[in-house]
Amino acid sequence: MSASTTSIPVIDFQDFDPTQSQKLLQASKEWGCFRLINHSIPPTLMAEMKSVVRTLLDLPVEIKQRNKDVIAGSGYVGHSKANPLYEGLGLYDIASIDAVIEFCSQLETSPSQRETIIKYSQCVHELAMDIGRKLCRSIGIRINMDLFEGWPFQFRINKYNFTPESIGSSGVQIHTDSGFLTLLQDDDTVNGLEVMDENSGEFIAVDPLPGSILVNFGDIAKVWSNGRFCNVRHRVQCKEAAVRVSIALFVLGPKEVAVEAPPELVVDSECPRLYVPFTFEEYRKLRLSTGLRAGEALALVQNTK
Ligand SMILES: O=C(O)CCC(=O)C(=O)O
Ligand SMILES: [Fe+2]
Repeated sequence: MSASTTSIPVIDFQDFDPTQSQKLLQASKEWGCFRLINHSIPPTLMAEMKSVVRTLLDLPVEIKQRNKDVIAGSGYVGHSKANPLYEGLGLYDIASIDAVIEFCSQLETSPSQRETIIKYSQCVHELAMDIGRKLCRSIGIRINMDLFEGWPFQFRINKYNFTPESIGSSGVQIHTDSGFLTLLQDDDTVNGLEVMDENSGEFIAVDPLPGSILVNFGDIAKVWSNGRFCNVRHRVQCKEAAVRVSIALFVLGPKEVAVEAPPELVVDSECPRLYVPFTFEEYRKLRLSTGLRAGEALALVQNTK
């Protein structure tokens, strides 16, 4: 199939029946990404949030710089040599209301902007938890708490200053996300995101679908699923001269305990444990220190026994 006719799977959360559950599993394995439609974030809230985010990204740089890092790269990221078109603001953990309020004070938001940010962060957090529950149910794992309970939920708002001169150049280089999964509210009209089809090795354009949420699996999902889920490689390319804005929530990994596939996903003879247990913090630092950003760092935590 040619790149132009291939598109990523679409999962409907309104009628999440066994057929959708199978589709979810298949998309997680084959693509490591899918679009969610009829999810629980109200369209009006998505639109309000997009408008708030645009205003924040347009603030003077002196104010944006008050958005400090909690972990490397979690706060303001300005234009750089490596990514001259990109700029972003962020927050390490939206699961903490205090951290969300601190983010709002750093950027001097109005009370109504703050209300939108708080509401959006609660809704997107709940949606992520629901995806975790549905994934567990679909793959046949029974746990007595939410899969992502207590994990940090990193939040990032991205702006790409695409101009006529930058068409054809890179907005964000090829990478995988380091955590378990990412929920992305991408731009409603400006395209640029591409994901790799692991079968053909080709990049596939992910065209905007207003109102939907894009879900990407990262390296931790591959480890937790004992190699079943695909950690999708993706990038952002400048394809048109317009500002592109996206809102990302990264569900990272457990805070203190090691990331390990549950016993149901490890079958000694057919599917032995592929990775040694490690904490997300260790893995994050490994990616940073090696500069291996497209999933290659997983080779360094493989179980060789
Ligand atoms: O802006 C986008 O569409 C994707 C950004 C991305 O891949 C990331 O922040 O990890
Ligand atoms: Fe990404």
